[in-house]
Amino acid sequence: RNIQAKAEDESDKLVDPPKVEEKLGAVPNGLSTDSDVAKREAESISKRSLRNNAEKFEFQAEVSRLMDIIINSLYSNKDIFLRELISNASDALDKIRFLSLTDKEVLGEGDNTKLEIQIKLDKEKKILSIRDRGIGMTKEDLIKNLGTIAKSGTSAFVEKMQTSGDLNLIGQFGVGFYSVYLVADYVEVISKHNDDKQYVWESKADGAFAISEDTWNEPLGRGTEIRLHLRDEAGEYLEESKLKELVKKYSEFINFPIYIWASKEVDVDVPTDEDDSSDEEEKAEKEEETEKSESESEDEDEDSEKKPKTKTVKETTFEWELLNDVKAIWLRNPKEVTEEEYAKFYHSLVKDFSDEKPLAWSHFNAEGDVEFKAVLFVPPKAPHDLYESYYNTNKANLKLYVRRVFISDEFDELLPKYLNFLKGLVDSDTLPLNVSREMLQQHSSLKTIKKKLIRKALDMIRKIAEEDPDESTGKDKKDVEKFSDDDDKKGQYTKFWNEFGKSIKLGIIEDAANRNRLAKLLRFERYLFYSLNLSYEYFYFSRISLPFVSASFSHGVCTLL
Ligand SMILES: Nc1ncnc2c1ncn2[C@@H]1O[C@H](COP(=O)(O)OP(=O)(O)OP(=O)(O)O)[C@@H](O)[C@H]1O
Repeated sequence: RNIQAKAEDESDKLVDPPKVEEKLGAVPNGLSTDSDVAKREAESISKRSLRNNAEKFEFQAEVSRLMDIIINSLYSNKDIFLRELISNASDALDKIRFLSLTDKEVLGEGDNTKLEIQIKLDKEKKILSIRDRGIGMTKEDLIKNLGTIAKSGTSAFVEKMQTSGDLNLIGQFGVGFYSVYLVADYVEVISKHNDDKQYVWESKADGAFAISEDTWNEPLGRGTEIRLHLRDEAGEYLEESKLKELVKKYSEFINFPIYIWASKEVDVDVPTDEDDSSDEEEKAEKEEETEKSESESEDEDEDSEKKPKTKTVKETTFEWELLNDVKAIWLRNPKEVTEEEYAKFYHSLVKDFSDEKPLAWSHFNAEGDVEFKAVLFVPPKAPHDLYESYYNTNKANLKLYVRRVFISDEFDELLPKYLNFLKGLVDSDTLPLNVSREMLQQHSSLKTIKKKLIRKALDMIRKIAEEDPDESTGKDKKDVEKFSDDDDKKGQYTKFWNEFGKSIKLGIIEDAANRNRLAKLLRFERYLFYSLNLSYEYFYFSRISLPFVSASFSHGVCTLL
């Protein structure tokens, strides 16, 4: 209700401010030549007519700053916009599929039931469109989500951009949509939600956006189409081959089919036009044929007269071509998945497309009373806000699926807080599908899942140390030899410890059941910890009053942290 109220506040203030009208049609900053400017001004006149009756809004200040940075960015890897749009489309499809678990009607009929993503190009008009049949956005969603309510990540990302300039991180800050302005100077978002009419959101990233009820485009049925009017210098995104390459590279693990409207050259037989025989070559051919036919029998002559003459020509046809294999990686046998595939899967899961591989991963099937599949990853770096309000916010980093259907990425009951630096997913065969979050929280198998996940997670971390040659002591000479060639693993545990050591220490305080396992993961302060533990046991066995023991123990741990 808060968010809604805020949206209403914003929109009340911002509808039709006069200066916004002046800005419409303005040329985005950073475009170079005079002829460019003139051309764009001319274009904007036709686009302005589309906006005549539209409601105008100003972007929230932080969003505007973010867009300025993007549009003026010299960042060379502009490819990232496509994976952000595909990822948003996939999220929207997940949402409608989830709703359909309890209400089949939401999917509608015919093509609307197809949960897919489509990419289309219009080379002449220089438009690239990405369409999904996901949940769509109501008018209010469009206003809130695309401009007036800045997400918490917006200012963090703006700050980060000022120091690092690495736009690749945009998806991790929850502002991926705006990366469209790396390649487009005018963007339309056409959207249809089951609860509202079809609307068009449009903006030239000049501080304002406009929304109108869509009465001119083809009805979408349900879902969203993003139309990018590409900048002149972004012409490469009108090449099918480029888009296919990008989908393969970044969106391989999207769990919905991605199609491209692809052209294909086919050979077609068409009747030859008899009157077309004026040129010399064809005349010569004809003469040859006549000579031939004179020497052939009369029967053959009759046959050839009956057959219509045809020639083979190349024709361009279009069809939807599937670009990805939708078999989920976690359903495959872990032995058949390559290291590179795990690394790529990790990158698409966490929207981190840097070159750094995860420090470790664990892919397993739990069998027995509670069946589930899981893939866990230790990221190469701690996120910027890992310990921000550690006790007050519920952060979930595991995605929960039930029988291949995405349920939630906000379900924080799967791992304890101190392990919330891990990324990954759990796909349960035991949890029921048609249930609310509250019922899931109380489900009896959840405890078992959590217990197994913790064990597997701690094993995975222990293995980082075991495989790290730097961790071997004099006693493990054989191991040192075994790993001495393995440069990849060298120093990995120190790296882990530097990034996530604090989480292990918090685990020592919070997770009594696994304290011994966690103690083996401690570094540097290990001996201090042992002495604390010893003193704890000493106090305990000498039956000194318990409150005193726990107070002195917590004091000791606090000092240690
Ligand atoms: N194709 C779409 N269908 C429905 N809603 C969408 C679509 N694209 C964007 N949105 C809405 O706009 C919001 C903003 O998108 P943006 O990419 O900036 O961030 P995000 O997707 O929330 O972040 P993250 O990538 O971390 O999930 C989304 O949260 C979603 O509500």
